[in-house]
Amino acid sequence: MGVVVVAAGLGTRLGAGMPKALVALRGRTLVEHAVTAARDVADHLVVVAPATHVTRFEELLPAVTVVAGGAERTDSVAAGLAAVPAAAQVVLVHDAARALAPVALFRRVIAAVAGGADAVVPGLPVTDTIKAVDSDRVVTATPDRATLRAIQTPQGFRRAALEAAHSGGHLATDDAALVERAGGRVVVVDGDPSAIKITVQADLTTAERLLDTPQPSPSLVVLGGLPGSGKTTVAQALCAARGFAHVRVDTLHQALADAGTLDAAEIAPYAGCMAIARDLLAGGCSVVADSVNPVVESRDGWRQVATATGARLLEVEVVCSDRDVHRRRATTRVTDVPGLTKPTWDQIQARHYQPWRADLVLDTSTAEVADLVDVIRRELQ
Ligand SMILES: Nc1ccn([C@@H]2O[C@H](COP(=O)(O)OP(=O)(O)OP(=O)(O)O)[C@@H](O)[C@H]2O)c(=O)n1
Ligand SMILES: C[C@](O)(CO)[C@H](O)COP(=O)(O)O
Repeated sequence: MGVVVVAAGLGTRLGAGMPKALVALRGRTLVEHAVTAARDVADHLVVVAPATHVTRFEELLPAVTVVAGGAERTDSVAAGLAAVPAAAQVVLVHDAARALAPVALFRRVIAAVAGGADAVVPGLPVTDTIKAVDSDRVVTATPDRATLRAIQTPQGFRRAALEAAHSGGHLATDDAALVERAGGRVVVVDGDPSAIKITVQADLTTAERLLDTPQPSPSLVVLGGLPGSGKTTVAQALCAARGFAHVRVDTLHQALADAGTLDAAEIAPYAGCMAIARDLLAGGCSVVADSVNPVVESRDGWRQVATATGARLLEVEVVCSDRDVHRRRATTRVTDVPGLTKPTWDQIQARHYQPWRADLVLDTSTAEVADLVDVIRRELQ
C-alpha cells in the first residue's frame, strides 16, 4: 500500500506566513498529524513538501520519503506518485490539510478499493442547498441535494487507474475527477466529520475542538448463525462500507488445521479470534466477528472482549429463513478460505446451536445485503 500525503500548498487562505502543513495544531504540525494515521496503513509513505522546505520536512518526518511538490495540487500528487515504489499496486492520496482524518477512514477506503473500484473517495452528505451559477452570478441549476456529497481525502486508487488519469496532463481539484474524466469507476464511501480541510483560521479552532473531543469507542459486531446463513457475505459488505476489520473463525480454523495444531474441541480458533479482536479494538479499530457462535460460552467470550476493550457491542444473529435457499447455498457455495471443507447440508441441520437472544436478527433470504448492512449501521449510530 502506497500513501502520498500532499503538503506542498502555500496556505494562502490560512495566511499563517508559512506553508500550511507546518502550522502547529496543539503542539504538532499539520503534516505530522496527517502522517500519524497514514503511517498505520502505509507500506510506502511519501510526503510532498514545498520545494523550499524539503529539508525541514525531512527533519520533522524521519524515515519518510519527502519529495518536492509543484505549482498545483495535481503536480504535487504526480511528484509523490512517481516516488511510490512500483510494488505498491494500490495508492492512497491524502491532503495534509485534512490532518485529523482517522485511521478508520483510511481503512474504509482501502477496503472499498479491494472491492474492485478504480477509485474510492470518502464523502459526506451536504446540508446546504447547492446552486450552479454562471459568470454573471445567474443560477443555472439547483442539483437535487440527495445526489450530492462533499468529498474528502484519503482517496484510494488502483495505481494503474491513477497513473493513467494523471498521464492525460489535465488539472483537477481532486484526483478522482481525473479518473472520472478518463472513464474510470469512482465509488463513494462514508466520509468522516473529523476529516475537515483546514483552509481558514476558523478551521484551526474547529480542529482544536475535535482534538479535545473524546473519540467514540470502536464497535464489535458479533455475527452468529448456522453455516450457509450468509454471515460472511454480511461481514464482507460491512467491512467494505464501514471499514470494520473482519475477524473470521473459519480462516483461523483452517490455518491451525494446516499447521497440525487444531484441537479436537475446536476451541482454539475461537480463543485466537477473540485475542486478535481484543488487540484490534484496543487499537481503535472496529471489528466484525464472523463465526457460528453456537453456544453460551462463545457468546460470553465475545461479550468479555467488548467489556475488556470498552467497545460498543452489537450481537447479530444471521438466519436464512427460506429452507430451500439455505440448502441451495449450503450445497453450492465455494469458500475463499483455501483448503477449508464446508459442512454438508445434513451436517448443518444436525449442528448443535443453542437459542440466542441477539440484539438483531437479520434474514438474508428476505433482504438485500446492502439493506442489512444499513440496519447494522443505524443500530450502531
Ligand atoms: N501546489 C500544491 C497545492 C496544494 N497542495 C496540497 O493539497 C492539499 C489541499 O490544498 P489546500 O487545502 O487548498 O492547501 P493550500 O493550497 O496550501 O491552500 P491555499 O489555496 O489557501 O493556498 C493541501 O494539503 C496542500 O498542501 C500541494 O501539495 N501542492
Ligand atoms: C482533494 C480535496 O480535499 C477534496 O475535497 C479538495 O478538492 C482539495 O481542494 P483544494 O482546492 O486543493 O483545497
